[in-house]
Amino acid sequence: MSSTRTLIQGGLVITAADEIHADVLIEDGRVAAIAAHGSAVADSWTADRTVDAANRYVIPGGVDVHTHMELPFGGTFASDTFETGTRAAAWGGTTTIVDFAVQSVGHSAREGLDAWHAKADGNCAIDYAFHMILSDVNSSSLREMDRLVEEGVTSFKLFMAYPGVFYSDDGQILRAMQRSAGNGGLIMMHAENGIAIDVLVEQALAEGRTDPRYHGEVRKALLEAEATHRAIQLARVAGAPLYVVHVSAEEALAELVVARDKGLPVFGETCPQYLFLSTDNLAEPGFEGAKYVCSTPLRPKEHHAALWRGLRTNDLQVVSTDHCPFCFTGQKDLGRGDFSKIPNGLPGVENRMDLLHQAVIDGHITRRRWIEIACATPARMFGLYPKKGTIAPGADADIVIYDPHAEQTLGVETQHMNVDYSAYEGRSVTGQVETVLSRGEAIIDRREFTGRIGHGQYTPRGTCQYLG
Ligand SMILES: NC(=O)NCCC(=O)O
Ligand SMILES: [Zn+2]
Ligand SMILES: [Zn+2]
Repeated sequence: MSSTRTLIQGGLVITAADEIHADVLIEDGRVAAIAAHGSAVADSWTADRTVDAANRYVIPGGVDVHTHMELPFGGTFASDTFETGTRAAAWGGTTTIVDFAVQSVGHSAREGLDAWHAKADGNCAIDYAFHMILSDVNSSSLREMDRLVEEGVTSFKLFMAYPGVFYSDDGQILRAMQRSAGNGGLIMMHAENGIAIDVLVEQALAEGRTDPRYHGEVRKALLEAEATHRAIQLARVAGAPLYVVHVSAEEALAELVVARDKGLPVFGETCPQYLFLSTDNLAEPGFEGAKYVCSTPLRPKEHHAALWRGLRTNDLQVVSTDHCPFCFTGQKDLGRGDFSKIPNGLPGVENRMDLLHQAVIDGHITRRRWIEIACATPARMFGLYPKKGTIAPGADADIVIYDPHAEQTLGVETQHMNVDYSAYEGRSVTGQVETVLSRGEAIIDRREFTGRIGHGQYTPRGTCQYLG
């Protein structure tokens, strides 16, 4: 579709702030105006194309700020390329991803960023941006951070886990936080005590505890909480804000709550797998549990209620996917007989909006909170708002027509992610993406992919705009 004026008529427009039966006029890829459905203003509009959204929701495209397309991990690569992963994201109602470029040990951040641009450039179906994983914090990469912030890579992930691969020690973490306090960057922390975890891994393997479920047992909730506490104190010393990624444990969330109650600029995300899956999945018979190996790990289902509460109270602000798929056959397989060799990560970029809509139906969150945690706040947190994450005059026309009544069953047969299993196989959810516009162009049209690889544009970001 290349019309310059599109009218979305008669839907319930939901943003983080409002719900209103309204028509949305799109001109040249941006939202031009919104007016109450049936009003004289809306009725006066003409367009090249009209989309009937009666009995549908009209919501901003999802903003997924945690994906790993083609991530090298454990001797293999995440199985979604930017092409397959962004197409799947579109199917799931996500119109922007922020993926992680990787600085590897012995190399500059610039080399990592250039490599990620080369992977993504011309290959994306939706708009994209980058964070930077710093695996080698030294005087030179600290200086590079300033330049990266200026050019729109405004957030840096550090790892307290994975010694010898991505790991930074406390001194490196403190220095990077001090640098970000000065340049406006946001430190994103993978908070797990990786040194202690490696001791427990070694002991488990020596005792013959090699099955996937031991991945969850050695990566203890207390070691997530301890690292979260330490990261918060280091950020306080540095005078820097902090965003803790993939929070999975109630004990880790409690550390965020304490910090936020003190008024500290400490933020947290969780992911659908920590809300819908559990250690029961890791303990599935045979080697099936490998499908659910990710870090932080899945927790006993008793943790779910605390995470939902955190999302309601705004102690957790964002739900992203940490999409990092590895095929069961040929990739997860690498860890048969040794859980520590199972590549870490789950597929999910296509499932997030639907699972969170199901959470609305189940009463965990409201409709507006759904949009807030999946669209608006991620965009604000990472300097993309209001271009992304809302429906308002001037915003990019990244809009999803969502059928809240459609019934669907998630599974490998119907998904579009490039992976040979679904972490949500057989799960019934109510609600489905019907049509998706990216900058005004229909990329999913009544459940047909009408997008184009190469349509997705690199989107440099501003600094964190989130104050809550
Ligand atoms: N989360 C995970 O298991 N894999 C991706 C890398 C990371 O986010 O730590
Ligand atoms: Zn991580
Ligand atoms: Zn991740």
